[in-house]
This record gives sequence, C-alpha cells and structure tokens, in this order.
Amino acid sequence: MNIEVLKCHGSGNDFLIIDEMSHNYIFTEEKRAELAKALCNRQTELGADGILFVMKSEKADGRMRVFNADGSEASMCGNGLRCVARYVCELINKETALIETMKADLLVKKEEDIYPEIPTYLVEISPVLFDLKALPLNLEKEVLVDGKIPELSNDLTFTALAVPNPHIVTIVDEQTLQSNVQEKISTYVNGANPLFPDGVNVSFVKPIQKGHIFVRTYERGVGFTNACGTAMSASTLVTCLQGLNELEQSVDVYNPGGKVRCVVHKNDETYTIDLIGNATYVYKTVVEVDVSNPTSFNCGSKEEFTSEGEQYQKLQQHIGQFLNN
Ligand SMILES: N[C@@H](CCC[C@H](N)C(=O)O)C(=O)O
Repeated sequence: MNIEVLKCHGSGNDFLIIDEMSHNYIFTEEKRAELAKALCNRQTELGADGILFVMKSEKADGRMRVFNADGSEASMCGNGLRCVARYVCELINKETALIETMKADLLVKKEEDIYPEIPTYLVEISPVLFDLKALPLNLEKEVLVDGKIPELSNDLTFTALAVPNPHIVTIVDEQTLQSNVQEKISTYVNGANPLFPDGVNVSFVKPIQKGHIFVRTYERGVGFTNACGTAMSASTLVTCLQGLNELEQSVDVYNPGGKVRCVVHKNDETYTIDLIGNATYVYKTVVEVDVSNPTSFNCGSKEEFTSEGEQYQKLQQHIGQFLNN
C-alpha cells in the first residue's frame, strides 16, 4: 500500500506523521507498532524518533497516538503534539484545537513565533502526577521529590513524575552532564529491572541562570534524543519545585536540538505546563510498503520544506551564540 508521510520535528525531536483522519488506511495495532519499528529505523531513508498517527476523534478535533522507534506506544509526546497541533489546525483552518491523547484531551494553539518565521505552537502538558504508581516506580514510598534512588546513584537526587508519560529528572553540574552517568542509569532503567517495569525517560538538567536551563534526555523506546517535550516540561516543573525557577514565569529550555519555552501553572494542588516551541515540517513523501512485512519499503521523491529548514538553522545559530557566551 502507499502511505503519505510527513516528516516534521519539534526541537529536532523528529517524527513521521501518518494521517489516518483523511485517508482510509487500515492498520491493526500490531501493524502500527511494526510500521514504527521499520520506518523509524535510522539505517533507512526515513528514520525518526517516532510515528505520530493522527486519527479522528469522537470528542475533539483530532486524536494523536505516539509510537516510539522501538514500536512501544507512549501515552504522550510534547514535541510531537506541537507538530500534530500545527497539522490539525491547518487542516481545520483554526488557530486553536482540542487533541485527544491516550490519557487526556489537550488544548493546543498557534503562538507568536519563537523566532522569525518559525511556526510555533503552545500545547498543554497535563495531567501531572507524582504518585509513583503512575510511572510506575517500585519504591517503598508514595512520591519521590529530590530524593535518592540508591540503586541508580549514591550522589544524585531524582524527582519522579508522570506528565502523564513517566520521567525522572535530576539537576546536575557540567561535569556530570559530560560524563557517562546518564547513559549508564538510562540503559539500566530501560532494560529489565525491578524499579521501572515499563522503563522511564531520564533527564539531566543543568541550570544556566534564572529563567534558563539546559536539558538532555534519554528517551524510553528511543535512546538519547535531540529533545523531549514532556521531559523539558517535567524538568521545568522540577526546577520550580527546587527554587531555581518560578511558577507562572516563562523558562527558556535549551536542548541539543534547539529550545522551547515552558510555563508552569499551579491551581489548587494541580500543576499544568505550557510547552511552547517550533513545529517544523521537513518533507512530505509517499512510502510504498507491504504492511505485513514493512522492513523493506520504497520511499518516493521528497517534497522538501526548504525555507523552514533554513530558518530553523538560523535559530540554532542564535542558540549556539547564547550558549557559548
Ligand atoms: N519525545 C516525546 C516523548 C515520546 C514518548 C517517550 N519516549 C515515552 O515513551 O514516554 C516528547 O516530546 O515528549
């Protein structure tokens, strides 16, 4: 069968959008997982961190399902949701939309460009849960905020939260960021282990100055990524809890692929986070694939969004200058 694919990225976290809303593709659950493994493989012409399936929703303007590169399904994807936000808003010709995700219906809206001519969207990250059962994380306690997990490190302290996909976040210095500690911890918690039976996204956060942080994430189901939107949101909240940033204040979050802005809100005891950043299209193509054996596929010619790529490079240069000063 022929499948239209739109390659896009949020902060360099790249995805393939497959629109099941406008096309009559029929995929079983197993086939979606297999397509993700095959098309996201970086050894092929496509390659991506995940597939975003856009579907019809009974109660919202569209529905997003996220499959990681290893074929596992995630409950949420912040950078992906910005790309889906743009896709659905442009499809229905509106500036705001409601998108159904696995655990919540989330508001998305077009925002003022984060950098000239970079399509920018704000997406709501919610619900935020600290209950360790929500990750799950098997510890003899109910929550972990700035606490130790001796099996992972004698020195580092972690906060565990689900937004609603699972994250652990630790604040580190430059030396720890440059070491192999994050890789060691991440591969342990994402392999067979007694603590995180479903794996977890692991973020190391380096504060730069008030209102500015750097986040590097090892993503469950993917590995080290340029950026992870839910991780940057979770990390911003953790820096607020640890007094490094303020609630309701915009925080610039730098990552290996670019930057986003996050704002943490608190109503009663409930947190929500606004994640604001680029939704950049890279190319469109048509993939000819046998869905019962998707490992070998043919990719048609690519219609590139050249000017979007050029503009994004300018943003990256601008970020490089800031980080080197
Ligand atoms: N890149 C995403 C998160 C994708 C899902 C994650 N790997 C998981 O399994 O939870 C983001 O931008 O949030």
